[in-house]
Amino acid sequence: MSSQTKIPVVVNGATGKMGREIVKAIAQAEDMTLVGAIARNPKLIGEDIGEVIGCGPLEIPVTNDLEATLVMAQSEGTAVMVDVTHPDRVYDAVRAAIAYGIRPVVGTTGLSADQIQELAEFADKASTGCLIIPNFSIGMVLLQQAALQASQYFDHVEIIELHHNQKADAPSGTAVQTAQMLSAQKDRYNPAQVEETEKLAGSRGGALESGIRIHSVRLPGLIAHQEVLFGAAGQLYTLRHDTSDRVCYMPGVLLSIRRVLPLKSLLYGLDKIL
Ligand SMILES: NC(=O)C1=CN([C@@H]2O[C@H](COP(=O)(O)OP(=O)(O)OC[C@H]3O[C@@H](n4cnc5c(N)ncnc54)[C@H](OP(=O)(O)O)[C@@H]3O)[C@@H](O)[C@H]2O)C=CC1
Ligand SMILES: O=C(O)C1=N[C@H](C(=O)O)C[C@H](O)C1
Repeated sequence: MSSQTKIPVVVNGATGKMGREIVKAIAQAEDMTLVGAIARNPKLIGEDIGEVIGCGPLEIPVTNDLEATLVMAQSEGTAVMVDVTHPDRVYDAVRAAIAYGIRPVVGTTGLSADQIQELAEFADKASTGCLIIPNFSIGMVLLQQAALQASQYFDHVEIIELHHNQKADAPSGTAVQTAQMLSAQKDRYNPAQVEETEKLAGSRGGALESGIRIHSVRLPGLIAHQEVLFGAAGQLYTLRHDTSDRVCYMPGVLLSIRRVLPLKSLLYGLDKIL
């Protein structure tokens, strides 16, 4: 495929745990070309990528100049920006990308409901596609579908999410999305059985208006894991997803880059583009 027909992609957060994996995946994708890599601290990356794609030593320069990178990407045709940065950074970066006509694929979690709504309105106004994907793995989409099915039969459910201790936001974006999906099925879960007292603040987790509770665990040794536990008299139905390598997210990332191009508005969740 000639470089002119390849999708130009910018990775914001290119030096991070997800960013490095995404840069590698783009380097291996025949229909994509990396045109920009951004992080807070500029440096060279790519030493491991040359070997993977069999082109010898490679050095990709990472800049901290978002604006200049977006301007450059704009000149390359219809471009995509994958954002895997930080909850404090993502909103402004995504707005800037849309303003330059660059299609954002947002993996960064921690955006508030209001921020997502504002970005959706901005993308609509600009007729520019934008994907917000709290979890790029197919396993999580399947878990969520099974959870939706179970919610027809169970009124009691709690979510436990477990992550590495470098994670900035809690609860995880995936847990919030899962709880919101379940809440859309039923107004009220977990009707009170007794009057509860929390002797240690937070020990019952955080509750959505629907009554679904989310518990967050942070430990070294973990990557990303989620359990959805449904309870009823005499039985427990547990759904669990475990990530053992961030490579599991890459098919979803590449699919999102391809699917965001023709969109004219914002979509939320990998299930919307499968
Ligand atoms: N949707 C999904 O499937 C997944 C989503 N995630 C999400 O992706 C995000 C990144 O995760 P992860 O890779 O583990 O994080 P890391 O901390 O490993 O990487 C973050 C990257 O963003 C950059 N960055 C951080 N803060 C800023 C800032 N204020 N301005 C500009 N760049 C910044 C960092 O650059 P520097 O090092 O120079 O500061 C680094 O390149 C998180 O929100 C996480 O929840 C993670 C896994 C899967
Ligand atoms: O920070 C992470 O690692 C992850 N973040 C996403 C989230 O908050 O849901 C996706 C996955 O759980 C990994």
